Amino acid sequence: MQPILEIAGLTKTYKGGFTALRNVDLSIRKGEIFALLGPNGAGKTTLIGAVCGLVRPSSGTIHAFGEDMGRHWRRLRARVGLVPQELATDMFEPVLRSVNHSRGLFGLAPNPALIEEILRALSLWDKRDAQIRTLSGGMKRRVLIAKALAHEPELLFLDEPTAGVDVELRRDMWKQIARLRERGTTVILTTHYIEEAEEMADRVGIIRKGEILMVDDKATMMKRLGRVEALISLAQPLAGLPEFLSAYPVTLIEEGAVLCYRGGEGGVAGTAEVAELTKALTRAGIDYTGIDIHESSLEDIFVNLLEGPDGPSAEAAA
Ligand SMILES: Nc1ncnc2c1ncn2[C@@H]1O[C@H](COP(=O)(O)OP(=O)(O)OP(=O)(O)O)[C@@H](O)[C@H]1O
Repeated sequence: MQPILEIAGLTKTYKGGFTALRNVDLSIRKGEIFALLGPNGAGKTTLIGAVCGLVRPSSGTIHAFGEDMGRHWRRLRARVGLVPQELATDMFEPVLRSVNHSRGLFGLAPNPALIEEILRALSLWDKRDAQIRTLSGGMKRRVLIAKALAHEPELLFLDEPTAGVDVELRRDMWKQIARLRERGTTVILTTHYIEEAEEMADRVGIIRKGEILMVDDKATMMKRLGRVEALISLAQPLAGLPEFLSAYPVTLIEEGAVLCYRGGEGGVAGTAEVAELTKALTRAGIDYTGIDIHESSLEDIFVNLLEGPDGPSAEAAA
């Protein structure tokens, strides 16, 4: 099947000489949720900007819906939606007017029923007459989504949709995004959160310093990159690792006072293994006083991937 978006050889060098994207090739399938993962400054926003016309590429081509965006710009851009990180304008506008305006920008006839449906789905209908600046941060994000959906895009970009929002709203947003996919919208989201990619994405691309390091389906990527670290504080220090623990990826640290687990094929499997490990400890009569568990952040993963003593280098992984 023809990809809905095909980026080839895309490079962006900003005025002043900084190269934010280097020869990026990326192919997005119709109907998928694609997560672009990368640390701060990796080039995610620049990439989105290039597709949405906010950034002029230095070289390369972008085809959307099978046509060259450079040639059929206006027509193709109307089929693409963008949820930016922050709202730059419209702060004094009431929600409803602002969202209607977003639809009008693409030359579409007003569709009050559709706009009402979008606002209701995002729990914004009750706030439709409120000025945007009076809304909470989470509500403002919902307005950004409503504005991007107002012209019924087939391809939707979400730039860090859940950065800085609380867990509840994050889960809510994930549901909204899943609903969009059910309707056939293709979604490309950027994120720092591996958990977000894990929850949402069909495929994941990793970008670092303007280069795509790898693109893979989620399951494969999580298997390759996901790690859980658990620090289990022992009631009594151990002189050495007991035999029954040799099956687990654990080491003793802090003079035997802490059992450190690092492993898991993907975050979920790792968490389950830690649970199993604690049961094994209990069965062996080894008491512990606390567990500090966390899934590796993308940042950790990059450090491991690129600089870790035994991790593959970025080049080897690409
Ligand atoms: N207009 C600009 N002029 C010069 N450099 C820029 C410009 N916009 C972005 N950059 C630089 O390009 C690099 C990539 O920025 P970009 O915003 O695309 O990264 P990002 O992956 O979206 O990061 P974040 O997660 O922090 O939003 C950064 O080093 C940034 O400083």
